[in-house]
Amino acid sequence: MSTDEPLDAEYVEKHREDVEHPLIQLFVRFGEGARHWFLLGILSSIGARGLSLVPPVVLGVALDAIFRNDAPFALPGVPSAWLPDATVDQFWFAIGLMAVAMVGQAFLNFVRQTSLNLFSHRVKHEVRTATYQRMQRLDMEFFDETQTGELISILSNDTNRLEQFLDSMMGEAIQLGVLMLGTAVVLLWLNAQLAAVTLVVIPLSILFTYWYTRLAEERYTDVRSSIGDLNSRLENNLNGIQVIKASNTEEYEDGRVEDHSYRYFRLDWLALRLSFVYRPGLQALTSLAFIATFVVGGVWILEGPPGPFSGDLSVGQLVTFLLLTQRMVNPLAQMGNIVERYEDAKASTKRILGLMSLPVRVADAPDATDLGDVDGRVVFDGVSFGYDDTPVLEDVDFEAQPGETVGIVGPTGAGKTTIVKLLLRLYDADEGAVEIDGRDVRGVTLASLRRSIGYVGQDNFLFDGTVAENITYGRFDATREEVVAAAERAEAHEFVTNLSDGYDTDIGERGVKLSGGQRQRVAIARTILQDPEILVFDEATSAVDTETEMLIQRSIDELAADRTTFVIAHRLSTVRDADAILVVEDGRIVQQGTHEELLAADGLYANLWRVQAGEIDRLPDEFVERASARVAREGIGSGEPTD
Ligand SMILES: Nc1ncnc2c1ncn2[C@@H]1O[C@H](COP(=O)(O)OP(=O)(O)OP(=O)(O)O)[C@@H](O)[C@H]1O
Repeated sequence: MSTDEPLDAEYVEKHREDVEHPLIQLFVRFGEGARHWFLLGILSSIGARGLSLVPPVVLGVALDAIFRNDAPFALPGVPSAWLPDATVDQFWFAIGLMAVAMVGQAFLNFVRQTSLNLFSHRVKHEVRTATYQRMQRLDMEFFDETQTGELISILSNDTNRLEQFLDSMMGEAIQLGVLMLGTAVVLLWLNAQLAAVTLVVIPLSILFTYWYTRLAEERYTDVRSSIGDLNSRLENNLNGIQVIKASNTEEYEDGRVEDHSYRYFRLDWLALRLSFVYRPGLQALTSLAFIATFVVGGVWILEGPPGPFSGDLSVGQLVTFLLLTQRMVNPLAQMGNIVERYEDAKASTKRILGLMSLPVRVADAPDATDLGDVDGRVVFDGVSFGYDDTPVLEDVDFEAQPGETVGIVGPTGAGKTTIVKLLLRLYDADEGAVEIDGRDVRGVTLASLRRSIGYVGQDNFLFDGTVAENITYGRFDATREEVVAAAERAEAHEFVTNLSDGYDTDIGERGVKLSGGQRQRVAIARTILQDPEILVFDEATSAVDTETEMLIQRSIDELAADRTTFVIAHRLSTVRDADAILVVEDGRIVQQGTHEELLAADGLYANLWRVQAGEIDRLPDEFVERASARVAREGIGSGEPTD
């Protein structure tokens, strides 16, 4: 981590802000397979709005030509030879034209909605799956730093928001554009002077909207992040519900959730308040344009052209003006909605694309090759590592020969699990190299590396599903016989057959319907089925009773016989027979050797052994002092709840 910036929240935020033209990028990357739907949607939007202009124009012309007889029957863009001469025919022609335009508009609206919805749902699906696929491959460091709620919010809320914008608001935006343009053309064609009065509303609305957008963007960004925080809090609490109940901290958690919810409410309210001014403001502007047009047009017809105006204005023209102005009110008031949704969609897309463009540092090198058949020689060569700037491992050196069992012991927080995380390449060493069969783990493909290592931890995650599904996880082609054989070797078969549906029993979310020891045995069975060449047991038997531990130990010993095996244990008796034992303290290997050698050396191991064997009551002072210094440094057990 020393050479690269840490992948923390600040880095992610900065990265997100750097995303340029988010919506255009989104179209280019995800719209490809559905571009024809998009195009059809846009064309039918334009067509529908264009047709909506026909009835007011035809009505105005019909009023003057048919009912008042003070103008010829002429329609913009239609040759007069095509129009009927007789007044009655003109009347029916006008009605027919309006009817065709209205039906055509309804049909095109149907086409618009269907095609834009198809487009947006498809984009949503592609964005969501691509985001998940990318997220899954991001570095562990990213997951250490990012709250799950925040990630869920990106996968669900942000993609939904995007879809809403794409399927409705984008169509509305296009229609609004066509309406403005079409109305402007018709009004200018009818009477350019009066059109200047009516159309002044358009630049005013755009200015007003620009002002609103600038303010709203900032506020909506805050709203989004507060939703992420709230989701994270809820997610954390629901996961920790047992601890909350057991620690009697319901009220404390009520308060924390209330604080987050209140922050969201306040920020959302601030953003909403702005829209309360904006929307009525736009409505007032369009109403003003309507009244101004009516006043100027009315006076013009009654008393001749007022003030600077000149020329004629007919009743039919004024009716068309008023109808078209009135028709602009609602769509213009929608402009706020469109802008809001646009800002929302932009912020959401930035979050999505920001996440997708995060660098993956722990990934296959361009020239990475398959690890192939593994003998199991593991070497740590001068390895140093820290999750952030604090060093956790320093200059770790050891070698494990094929088939050997290596115990790793040492106080809590010493760095034992970190050693195996580097072996699995969940993180990369800052200095030195981790090698398997003489090959640096950074030079082989992650898939082949992780396939060759089986890891059983202290608290293994089981998926919602049946026992059998959990055992075959990662080896989906395994037969029932193989599953049963693996469970037998993991000492799990007996308890599984006693469950209500045997191997088909549903074990609940995270396997909550099983006991800790049962979950552990299912996890071991899963590893046995995968048959990896290198095994890691990280406190694998700490959750089971002594009897089960002996049984599991027997199967571990059998499995370990011909594979390189690492066993991390606090109970030293577990690793007593190991070929080598590494004693880790404060990120360094302070002793290594066999059980007998370490006893003879009379260091930390020998003293820990004597305490555990009951030969002495407590560790000698020098070890106790070191341990309390460590506890003080790390704040272990301080009991302070962290936010
Ligand atoms: N993801 C992480 N991000 C930051 N620090 C971490 C992370 N995981 C572990 N640490 C820190 O690294 C140090 C070593 O942790 P590690 O889990 O390797 O210890 P351990 O020896 O396995 O402890 P235990 O016996 O309690 O399992 C600890 O100080 C721990 O707080």
